[in-house]
Amino acid sequence: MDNLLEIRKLNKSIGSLQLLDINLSLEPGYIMGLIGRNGAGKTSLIKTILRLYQKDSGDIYVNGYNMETEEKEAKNEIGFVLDESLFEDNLSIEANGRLFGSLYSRYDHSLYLQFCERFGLLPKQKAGKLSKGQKNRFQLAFALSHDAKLFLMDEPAAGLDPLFRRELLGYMQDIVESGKRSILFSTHLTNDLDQIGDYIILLDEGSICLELDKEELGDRFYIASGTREQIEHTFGPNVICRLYEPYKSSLLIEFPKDGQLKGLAVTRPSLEDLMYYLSKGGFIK
Ligand SMILES: Nc1ncnc2c1ncn2[C@@H]1O[C@H](COP(=O)(O)OP(=O)(O)OP(=O)(O)O)[C@@H](O)[C@H]1O
Repeated sequence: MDNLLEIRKLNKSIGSLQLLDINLSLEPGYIMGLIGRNGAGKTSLIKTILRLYQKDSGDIYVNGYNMETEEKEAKNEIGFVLDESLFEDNLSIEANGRLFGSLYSRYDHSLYLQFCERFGLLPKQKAGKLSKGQKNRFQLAFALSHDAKLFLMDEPAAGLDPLFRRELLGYMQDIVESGKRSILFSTHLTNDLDQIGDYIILLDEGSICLELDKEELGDRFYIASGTREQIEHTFGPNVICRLYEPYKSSLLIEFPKDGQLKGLAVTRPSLEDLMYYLSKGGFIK
């Protein structure tokens, strides 16, 4: 089966940012999280996939359709939740559904109204008057109503109240459950990704610097803590970085060998821990 998203050798300069040689593929049925520091290029990548920014080079395929030469077919497969609204602010939620739904071959207006009701949205309300969290719900309701296969979401949980945020994570899992749809979403909320992400892409200054299968996280990386001397004397090319902090000395290691961490306290890093160590170790800026 085709990947729902396939990006090959994508390059794009935007201001001082350069998205550099981005290669990505996402099969149906999975959630991929895009993480990275402020300004790493997460939003720019999502906008470039959507052709809101024109790429400089490379190819993007959505459910097998070329985003450049088969744009209409490719966009038909994409649902999005973005920070900026691409809808008509002066029109009601209902009218926006009718207007933009006409652009999608599988749009179902009654399903859209059901999702609006489920998400607590009043169909008569003007789109431009929605709060940040309501805008995300509105976009999600629309994306769910045109049978999108690839969901692109830029920080969808930002600005959501804790209750809806938890619900959103459930909806995201529902989206991929059938094994026919996938989600690529950017986030700073690594706890959310710890919960629902299958794959993780770490962007740094416009480049992918780490690709992780979440299952792999626990087996691949470990944090080992001990005295400064113990940490200094733990050697090997798989030691990624050592941190000497006032309250503890520790190291991040990849695929440790038997006995290599003898005498040290070993834990498995969360995503946040991993980003912290990679950043402190100078692997990400
Ligand atoms: N429209 C634009 N015009 C000029 N430069 C831009 C534009 N969009 C993005 N950039 C450049 O790209 C950089 C990365 O921005 P982007 O929004 O993609 O980062 P991000 O990883 O999503 O950050 P954050 O986590 O803060 O949302 C910006 O710092 C800026 O230099």
